[in-house]
Amino acid sequence: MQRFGWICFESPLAQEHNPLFSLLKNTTHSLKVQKIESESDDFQVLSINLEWRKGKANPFMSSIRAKLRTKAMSLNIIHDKDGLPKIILTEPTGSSAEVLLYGGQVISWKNERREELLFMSSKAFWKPPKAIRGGIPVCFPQFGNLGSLEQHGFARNRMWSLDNDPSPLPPANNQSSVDLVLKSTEEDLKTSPRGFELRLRICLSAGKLTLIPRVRNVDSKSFSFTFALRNYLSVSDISEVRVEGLETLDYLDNLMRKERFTEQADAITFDGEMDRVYLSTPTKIAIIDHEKKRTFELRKDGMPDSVVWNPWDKKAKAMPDLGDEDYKTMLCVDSAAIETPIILKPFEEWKGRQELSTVSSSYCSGQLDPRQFVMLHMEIKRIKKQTALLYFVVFLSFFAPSFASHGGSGWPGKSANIIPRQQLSGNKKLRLAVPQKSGWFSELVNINRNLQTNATIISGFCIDVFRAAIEEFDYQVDYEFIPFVNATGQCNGTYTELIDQIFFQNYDGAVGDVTITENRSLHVDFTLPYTEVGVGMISGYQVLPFFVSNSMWIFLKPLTTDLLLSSAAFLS
Ligand SMILES: O=P(O)(O)OC[C@H]1O[C@H](O)[C@H](O)[C@@H](O)[C@@H]1O
Repeated sequence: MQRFGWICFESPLAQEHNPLFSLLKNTTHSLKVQKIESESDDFQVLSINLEWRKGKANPFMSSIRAKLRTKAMSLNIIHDKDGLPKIILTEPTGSSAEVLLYGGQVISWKNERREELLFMSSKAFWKPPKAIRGGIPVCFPQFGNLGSLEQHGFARNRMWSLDNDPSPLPPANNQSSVDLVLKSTEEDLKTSPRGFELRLRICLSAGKLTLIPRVRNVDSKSFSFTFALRNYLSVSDISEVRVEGLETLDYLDNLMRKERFTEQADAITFDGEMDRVYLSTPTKIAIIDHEKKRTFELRKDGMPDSVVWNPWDKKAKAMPDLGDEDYKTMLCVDSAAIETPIILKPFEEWKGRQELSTVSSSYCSGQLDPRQFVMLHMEIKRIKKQTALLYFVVFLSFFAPSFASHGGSGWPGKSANIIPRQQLSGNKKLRLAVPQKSGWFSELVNINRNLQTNATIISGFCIDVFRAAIEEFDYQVDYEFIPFVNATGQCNGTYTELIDQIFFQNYDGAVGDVTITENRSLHVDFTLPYTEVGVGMISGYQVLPFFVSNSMWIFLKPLTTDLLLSSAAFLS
């Protein structure tokens, strides 16, 4: 059992009423444990020889009994049913993680409600030297087949040890973190001819699992490696999952001979096998599980790439350690350093970091996820300005069907640039981009191609509102709707790119459910959201048709008692 602790003296020598105490206070001392007298889960009682020194005077020797108190519960290494040693990490809110010495692999991470957050294959092999399919395997010193070593390197099928000297990290001295180490063997020096030390700190805290990998070159020659923490995330149904943060990035497609492409989708969704190495990814990626109403947030540092992998049905069937249906409930989103291998000079060290946490699904990349909310509307004629502003901002950042047009900056309704009459009338025909929806909220904008007549029909709530608004003008406005689609009929980029196209004057405006964000409104003007002046509110998603609630009072739920009372006061 590993012990960490500090010493509280039982010897009367160390007590303040002892005349020797003041004498000893400013001494230095060295200490040698003679024997462990007794031991319990929380304490060890030790016989200690102490040598006290003060200046140049002769040392003062003392033999005392000391009680060593473990600062927190000790790390427990237990053997699981397959005989593999594992460490269980726990923390006060009740979440837990299990870490195998084999592979240095996290194999379980449960939240405070004891729900498993990591995927583990129903047919995983639990026998070395096979890798274990699930949890968080460490791919080192090679990712995939990018080298002469076995697939994903050997770290995931080696027995690691507890690292008792994790310097320069402060010692992990509680039961919610563990330091592991894997050192190169003689054998490794033959196949991958460099000496290394791979360390991994795994820390569990409320709602968060942090992994800090470090690699030290202990050789006299440079050492180069690729690396990945492969996160097998547990998801409800892969078809309901969306990954945000990788849009517009370049990726190497492992299913297309590692060819380089640029991501076109607004967010990554899954309807078939995927095996991509996204390059130079942001430090934060969101994996949104709509069905479970859970969002994983992956934050990383020192690992610029991210692999997104799901084998889908055919490959799953061909994999002996993956259940035929398992692909539906897993998704790998890795923190990785692949495109540019890490090169360490002799005795240099590399350090990475990844934090996995879960947040409520209402959150995605800083905006609310429209699929999880129903927007309600309540008219309040007079309300404190501040409160109104607060709700207004919530409303805007949620979802604001809008017309965007170029030429100004500022929040809706505050634009200094009112589109001049001559710009809207005259000879100019406004070119208005209409985004292609990928299945959601097609009630708002819908681009339909009639295959027989080849005509494109553009319809939906936003279009109707736009037409109605234009009819209100007392002069003629010519316009045409232009679908913002690519050659394959899909949306020709993200909504931000659509806004950019307006800014670059490739369109005169856009009509659609473009979310108003601060960033976008720096480039274009937005209309006010299509509501009467009032307060927009959000409430948890109901299993009811869009915009319909089963309770007329549900709109009261997001309001605090205070706000309700003050609203009532202002309304009366
Ligand atoms: O089966 P494993 O060795 O764990 O690898 C799982 C997958 O990892 C990577 O994403 C590779 O590109 C795939 O080709 C491989 O199938």
